[in-house]
Amino acid sequence: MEGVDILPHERSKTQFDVDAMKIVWAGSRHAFEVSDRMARLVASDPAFQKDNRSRLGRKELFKNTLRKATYAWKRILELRLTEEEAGRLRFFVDEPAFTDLHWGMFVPAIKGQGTEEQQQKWLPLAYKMQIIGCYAQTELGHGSNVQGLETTATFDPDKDEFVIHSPTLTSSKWWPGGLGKVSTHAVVYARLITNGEEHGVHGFIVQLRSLDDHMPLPGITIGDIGMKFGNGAYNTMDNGVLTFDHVRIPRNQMLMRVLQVTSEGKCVQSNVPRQLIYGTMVFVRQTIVADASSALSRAVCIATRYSAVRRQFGSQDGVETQVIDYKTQQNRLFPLLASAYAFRFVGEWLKWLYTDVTQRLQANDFSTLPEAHACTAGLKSLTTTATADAIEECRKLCGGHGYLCASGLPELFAVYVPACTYEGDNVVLLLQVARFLMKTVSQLGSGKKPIGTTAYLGRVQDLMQCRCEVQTVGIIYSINAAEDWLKPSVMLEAFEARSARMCVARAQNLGKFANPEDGFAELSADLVEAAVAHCQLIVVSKFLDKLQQDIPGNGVKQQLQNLCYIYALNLLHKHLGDFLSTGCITPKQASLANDQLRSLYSQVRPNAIALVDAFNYTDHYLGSVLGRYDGNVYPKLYEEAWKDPLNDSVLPDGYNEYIRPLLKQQLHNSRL
Ligand SMILES: CC/C=C\C/C=C\C/C=C\C/C=C\C/C=C\CCCC(=O)SCCNC(=O)CCNC(=O)[C@H](O)C(C)(C)COP(=O)(O)OP(=O)(O)OC[C@H]1O[C@@H](n2cnc3c(N)ncnc32)[C@H](O)[C@@H]1OP(=O)(O)O
Ligand SMILES: Cc1cc2nc3c(=O)[nH]c(=O)nc-3n(C[C@H](O)[C@H](O)[C@H](O)COP(=O)(O)OP(=O)(O)OC[C@H]3O[C@@H](n4cnc5c(N)ncnc54)[C@H](O)[C@@H]3O)c2cc1C
Repeated sequence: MEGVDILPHERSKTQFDVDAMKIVWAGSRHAFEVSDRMARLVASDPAFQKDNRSRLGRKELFKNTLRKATYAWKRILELRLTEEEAGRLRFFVDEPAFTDLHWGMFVPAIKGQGTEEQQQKWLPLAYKMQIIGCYAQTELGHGSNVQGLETTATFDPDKDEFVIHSPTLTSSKWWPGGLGKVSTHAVVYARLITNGEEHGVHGFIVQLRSLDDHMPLPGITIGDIGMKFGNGAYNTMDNGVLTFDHVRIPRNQMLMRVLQVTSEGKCVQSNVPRQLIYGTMVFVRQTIVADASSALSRAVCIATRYSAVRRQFGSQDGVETQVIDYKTQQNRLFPLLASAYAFRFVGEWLKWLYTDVTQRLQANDFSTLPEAHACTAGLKSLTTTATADAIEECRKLCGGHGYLCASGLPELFAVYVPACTYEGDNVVLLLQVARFLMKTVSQLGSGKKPIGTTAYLGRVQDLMQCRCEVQTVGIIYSINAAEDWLKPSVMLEAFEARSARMCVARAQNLGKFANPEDGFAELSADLVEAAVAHCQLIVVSKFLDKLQQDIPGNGVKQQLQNLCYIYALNLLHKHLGDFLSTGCITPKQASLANDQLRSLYSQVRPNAIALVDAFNYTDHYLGSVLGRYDGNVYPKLYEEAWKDPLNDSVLPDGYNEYIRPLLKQQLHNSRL
């Protein structure tokens, strides 16, 4: 069978309604229609062509991004796109740009931390892009430790101004995207000092460049921090360095929703908790979780289509085997496909949680903020780590051709992998989750009932008294055959018991230390494992919740069920040590889980291509010869190779200089 015949043949085997699944994936019919329209708009416009990025030098690459980002803005205005449509359009343009930080962090920071008056002044300018902003928090010396930032904002009551200053080299702002060459303004995070007293880190709106000639304003030094990992990749972004030499800004440019500074320099705390200063990070972490499923599904789409097209080794009748039919390939690929769906649904739920906490904050209810922080931090960490690893696994699943830029995977990896670091290093974020869990466990004894994602800890209070013998867990009686693993309550109980037992065991170990902070530091590696177990439980439980909903479309729910159990059983297999050592399951039940997993792979196999088609990605967005919708891989790969600049001429530059003298010299030597 020719390459172009394989994928249609695969599609003919589908056992579910792909169009209905497209709507489930998008979240709603409306979201699907918007996304579909924007994807086609971008794919059909030559201005958004992106297949030459890996061949461009830094300056060309950056200018190209400026062109695309400003053209995208022009189209957004011309077509009068809604905020949702504009967001999707930028998503499909698929090129990191200063606009991400302007819309994704600068605007949300003003919205979340600015007073009504400040929002009225700054937001209209930002919405029209009459000013362009970035988020300048991280410094050369400190990123994770926000309280350790060194930039100062000292109030001068005589002039009613703050003086923003970089006292040391390590206080230079370092990393903010859009800062290096584009932004006219920034929300700068600095230590507030009034009347000689420190009041912690706060955000300040600072103008950086002239709106007339774009030159840095007096006292401000700015530049780009240099090339980053990968050729094209994130080098479209001008991550920048910024120092201040006693730069003055009016008092009303401190974002004052949390704390007000009066003209006398008095600090007045509002009823809003201090942590709201970190609110922009909570918002962005939530969007990063939703984005993880996009990046992961893209890599999985490429690897799945290519695995169906690629044949390796013969079978009895002489037709070589599609590599997707190897159980080892399925065991590596299908859990990633399942994770893409799992992250999609947990991302949807997290968006709901974020919206809920935002509404509560507006009504002065701050009770769910710690949980929102723990969930966004933990899920950001879990999903980005898994996605970065998965993109690399997809490259390997595509064999040698995966290493070619034409596969789209090297660039995707290079663009994606910093997500494990930005918006909070993934280990640092898991430690935040661990703190939250340890606090929750320590309060169990006092009768405080945990709610939301930690409610399960309340249900296993027995564990606090160490009454955690294997027999107390119902799973032990419920699983006697492989199919028993397909019961939602059993799966949930297994993940809850594992996480609860890990949390309680860590809490008990912490209790052995005289100083809890010393204990936390000493046990931090174990604590991170408990945090991972808790986050995995959230993902599994939200996927199971999704299955409880009414899901229209022939066979759609069945496919989602298969994927949900593949996600959960694969985790169980990978973390078997946790499940066995906490006594949640027996070795025999673990073996049954594996049998069930293999059976699910067989059920997914005929639907694999349709399950990635349901992502509805255009070839433009995928940017991969291996992942083409038509499966016409080999002719296109061959064609692509000839586009490389090295093939512009038969003899390479340097032939006369290096190759010819070398060969002549060898000829001369052999004659000797
Ligand atoms: C139309 C729309 C168009 C488009 C775009 C849309 C979206 C795109 C979005 C964005 C663009 C996307 C990608 C761009 C790419 C990159 C962007 C990257 C940007 C950045 O990286 S910005 C810098 C991010 N920096 C960090 O994340 C730093 C990490 N560190 C921290 O967060 C914290 O300091 C800490 C969590 C490690 C805390 O450290 P600490 O122990 O010192 O804590 P504190 O003493 O300060 O506070 C302790 C107390 O507070 C609680 N806490 C901490 N953080 C939070 C929070 N965020 N919210 C609520 N509560 C918080 C903590 O739990 C403690 O509580 P306790 O009760 O006292 O225990
Ligand atoms: C592509 C990119 C874009 C970015 N964009 C922006 C931006 O727009 N604006 C902005 O302000 N910042 C931005 N950043 C900065 C980013 O937010 C920080 O780099 C990030 O928060 C990590 O902080 P760090 O660099 O200080 O890492 P570090 O904290 O120095 O981490 C180094 C190592 O130390 C470990 N570590 C640190 N603290 C602890 C601890 N307490 N316990 C155990 N281990 C620990 C970490 O796990 C890591 O392994 C960007 C970064 C990147 C890579």
